[in-house]
Amino acid sequence: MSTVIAFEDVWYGYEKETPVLKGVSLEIKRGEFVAIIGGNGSGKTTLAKHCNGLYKPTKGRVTVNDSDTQDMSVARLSKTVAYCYQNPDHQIFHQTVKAEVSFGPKNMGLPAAEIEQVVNEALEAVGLAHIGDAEPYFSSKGTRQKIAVASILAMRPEVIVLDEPTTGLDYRGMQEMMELVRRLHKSGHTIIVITHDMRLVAEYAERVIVMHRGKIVCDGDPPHVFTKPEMLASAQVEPPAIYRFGEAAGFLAPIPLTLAGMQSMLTRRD
Ligand SMILES: Nc1ncnc2c1ncn2[C@@H]1O[C@H](COP(=O)(O)OP(=O)(O)OP(=O)(O)O)[C@@H](O)[C@H]1O
Repeated sequence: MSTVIAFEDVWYGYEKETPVLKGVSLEIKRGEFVAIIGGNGSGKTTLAKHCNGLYKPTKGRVTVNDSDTQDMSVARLSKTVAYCYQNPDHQIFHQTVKAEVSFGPKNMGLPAAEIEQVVNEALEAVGLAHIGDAEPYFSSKGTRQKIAVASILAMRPEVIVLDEPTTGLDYRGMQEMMELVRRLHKSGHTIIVITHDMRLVAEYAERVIVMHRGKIVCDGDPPHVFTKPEMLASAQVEPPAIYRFGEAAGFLAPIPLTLAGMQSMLTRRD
């Protein structure tokens, strides 16, 4: 798999003397589904905002498709890497859903017929084709979150960064959002999700990056990451229930969150 985003010894601080990212090196491969986890204030959002140039490193460099983000505008980078804010209301400011979703492609200077096409496709993808003329502010949080996702989809980015996409959603809204993200991944997008929801990480992510105090302290697939209780505790991360259950039951090997994994757990005698 080729690399789409690379961090090379990236340092970043909001204030000069207090770095928030401390030498982060990382490669995101095309087509990956990556979750970034870690305690509050560990630097997840700061790292994610480097992916599309919202922040530029104080030291080190970030490249997107081999181009240094330092030399590129956010507008240009957004065509490749879209960032979906934790609070959809930070992103929504038009009177109708269609106007909202059209904003990005209009800014990109697409012709009217193409705008119509990409907007319809994006609304279709998130299941909101029927509410194009509705006012976003009167929609539920889950729907506003989907409108925000549609808005970035309409720009046809390669990589989608979702900052806490399920926060504030009820169980159904959460499932719908993650199924949508899964569909986007299956359709070829590279996905980076920042979340505190470990069940979602265990269920959906292929790769998990654990942040602690501005550094990456673990990077691997969910079974690799979630069977390191000491590392997780020091990073203030509680593993998903299925891994805690496995540990309590004395399993040495990781138990993936699959029906087969659960069956083997329940039937195992030794
Ligand atoms: N705009 C800002 N100005 C100054 N400091 C900031 C700013 N944004 C974040 N910080 C600080 O940078 C550190 C990392 O914040 P960041 O939001 O990246 O962490 P996080 O892991 O995403 O946290 P959370 O899970 O709580 O969202 C924190 O100490 C935070 O207080």
